[in-house]
Parts: sequence; C-alpha cells; structure tokens
Amino acid sequence: MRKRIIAGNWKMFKLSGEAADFAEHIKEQLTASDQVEAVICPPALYLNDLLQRFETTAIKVGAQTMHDTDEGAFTGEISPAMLKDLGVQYVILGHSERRQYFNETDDTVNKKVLAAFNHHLVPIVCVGESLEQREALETVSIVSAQVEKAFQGVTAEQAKQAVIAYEPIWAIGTGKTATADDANEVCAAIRHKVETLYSTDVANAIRIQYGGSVKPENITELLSKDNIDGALVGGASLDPAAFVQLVEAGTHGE
Ligand SMILES: O=C(CO)COP(=O)(O)O
Repeated sequence: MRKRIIAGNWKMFKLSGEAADFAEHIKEQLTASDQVEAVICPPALYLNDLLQRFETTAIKVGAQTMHDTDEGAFTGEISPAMLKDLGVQYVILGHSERRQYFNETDDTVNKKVLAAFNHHLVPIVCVGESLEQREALETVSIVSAQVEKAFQGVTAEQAKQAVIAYEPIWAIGTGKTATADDANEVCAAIRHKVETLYSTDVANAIRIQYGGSVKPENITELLSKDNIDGALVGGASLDPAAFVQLVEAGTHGE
C-alpha cells in the first residue's frame, strides 16, 4: 500500500514567530505513522528553523520551489544543492502560481525535476487544468501532457519515489473543490499516463495527491478514493489544529 502524504503549502504566509508556534503545536500532536507522512513547505526563510524543530519527529520539510542549477549568478534564487545541504526532503515544483506569475513552463519544470532527483530531493510535481480547459473537456490531455514533459529523462526508479499533485487551477483558494469522484478520475488518468510512460510497477508506486480547497471537512471523502494518496493543502494548512486533523484523516479508512 502506498503511504499517504499530506503536505502543507504555506505559500507566502506567516512571520517567523508564527512559523515557530505552528511547528511546536503540531510536533506535540503528530506521532509517526506507517500510513501517512506529514510535510510542511514553508517560505524558504523558515526551512532551517523548521528542520531543527522537527529533527526528532517524523514531520518532513519541503521547499516551495528551487532553481535547477547547483550554483551561479541567479540573484534571489535557491539551489537544489543548498536545499539538500540543509536537510530538506521535498520540493514542490511547477505549482500553478509559479507557472502563472513566475514564467515556469513544462520545460523549466522538467529541468527542476531532474535537478531534484540529482540531489535526492523528492519532487512534488504539480499539474492541473484551468477552468476554460476543463470546460473544453481537455483536463486529461492537459495533465497527461504536463506529466509526460515533467518526467522526461527521469528513470523508473526515480519516478517511483516522486509525488504528483493534481491541482485544478479553478479549485485553488476558491473554496471550490473538485468532487471526490472527479478528482479520483483525473488522478486515475495520471496514474495511467505513468503506466504508459514506465510500467505498472511504477504506476502502483507513485503517489498522487489532490490539491485545491482541501479542508478537514472534505479530506476523508477524497482520501477514500483509490487513486488519491494524499493532499497538497494551501489555506487550511496554515492553521495548526486543521493541519493535525488533515494528517490524522490520513490514518483512517485504509
Ligand atoms: O495551491 C494549493 C496547494 O498547493 C491549494 O491551495 P488551497 O488549499 O488554499 O486551495
């Protein structure tokens, strides 16, 4: 059985004291589990502090983005080597906000995915369609193409470790969630795409999250679906009590 993964994407929220308070709260509440993994992806400034606070816990830390080269004259950027050096385990790549506001393309996402694996960072590769594309019935072709491009040059052994987050753009921060059945259907299509790119073995191993207005109230139904292995959560992950509930939901209903 795939281990579920609940990841909180804080985006550009919280001051340092709030980040520290959150970490202290959840580390008292969450215990290690075989069924579910908890990951916090804070602004890069707080990565080091959270890594230290979570050192003796099972809670993992992820970055929200990174550059694709080890070092260089790229003002303001953070490299995969720097993340690895700190002890970061995960990195979100190709989030729709990065694609929309920071010119990320399928090509740059692919370069970053390859760089992440080179540094033994696990990428959480985000894919998803816009409302227009959904209405034009292009969802499966769009997300399949995003997956194919993101994984170019990635080996089967690497792909098995990866996480894909299906985040329909129209469901992010809007309060609109895809129905659990719709989300599951797209996650199944993504798994099928992975199977055609690699093998059944890889498709069975890769973890696929749903993201978009996930909350404690709707996570149980989403996780009850066969192809949904977790959630990438924005807004609701900012509240420590809600985040604990989201992770705890992952330990039920196997
Ligand atoms: O973008 C998201 C997580 O990466 C989803 O954000 P919300 O949970 O706030 O809709």
